[in-house]
Amino acid sequence: MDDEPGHPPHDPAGPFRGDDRRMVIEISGLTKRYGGLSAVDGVSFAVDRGEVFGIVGRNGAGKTTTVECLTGLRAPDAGRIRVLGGDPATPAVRARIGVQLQQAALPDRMRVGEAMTLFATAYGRRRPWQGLLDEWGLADRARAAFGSLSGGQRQRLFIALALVNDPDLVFLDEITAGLDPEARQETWALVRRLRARGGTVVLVSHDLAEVAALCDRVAVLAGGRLVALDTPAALDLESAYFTLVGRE
Ligand SMILES: Nc1ncnc2c1ncn2[C@@H]1O[C@H](COP(=O)(O)OP(=O)(O)OP(=O)(O)O)[C@@H](O)[C@H]1O
Repeated sequence: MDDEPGHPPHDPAGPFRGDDRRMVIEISGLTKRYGGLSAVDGVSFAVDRGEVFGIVGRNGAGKTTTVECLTGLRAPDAGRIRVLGGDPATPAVRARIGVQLQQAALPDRMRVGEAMTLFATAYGRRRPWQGLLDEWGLADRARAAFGSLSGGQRQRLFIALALVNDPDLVFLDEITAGLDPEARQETWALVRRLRARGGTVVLVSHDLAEVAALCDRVAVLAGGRLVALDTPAALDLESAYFTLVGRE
């Protein structure tokens, strides 16, 4: 990856400050309320360039809301967010972010190549998508309908779609939910490949084994609050988790 590809020349939040250049995400006191409910309540953390950063927590913990604020889809009620040195709600920053779709997001009859063209066009095609399909083992599936793909192939397509704009930061949400063990292992290998390419990945998951296997550090959310943040090993994640978030 070259240095700051596509970095906006007139970043509204100003340039990186000194060492912040390696910081891809910086949030401080992030708060988002829905009516009287604090879905995210004063969360602070930073993600470095090249990290695979996990966000775990049970249903309703605030994971999706946090990611929606980080990708500029929701405006926080309080707190400070910097993504890739700027405000994620601005087109210049959003153009540098890749977001993986949820499973039901594509029509069964849409062909793989059509989906890639659609996404590439929406992003102004910063890179030709044929090479991406090749890279993610889907070159011979370009004319296949989405509905005919295996679970592993769908996941590879979702990752390829998330990379169509050559993003500097990728958000992956529940990437192995509903996959069989083989497709799950295959998907884990994809995340490791993203990391090896120098990408920064935020991985939202319910699966502690997955987070422990893939993530450099993990944030544990409970009731909208950050209750732990460390490497999976330092947290002793699997044994600490239920103490931290309580049982269902
Ligand atoms: N659009 C909304 N309007 C009102 N409440 C919402 C909205 N979105 C989320 N919430 C509530 O905010 C809280 C946090 O939800 P969020 O989806 O961020 O959690 P999550 O950790 O991603 O959960 P899940 O694992 O189920 O996706 C929950 O109590 C949820 O019901």
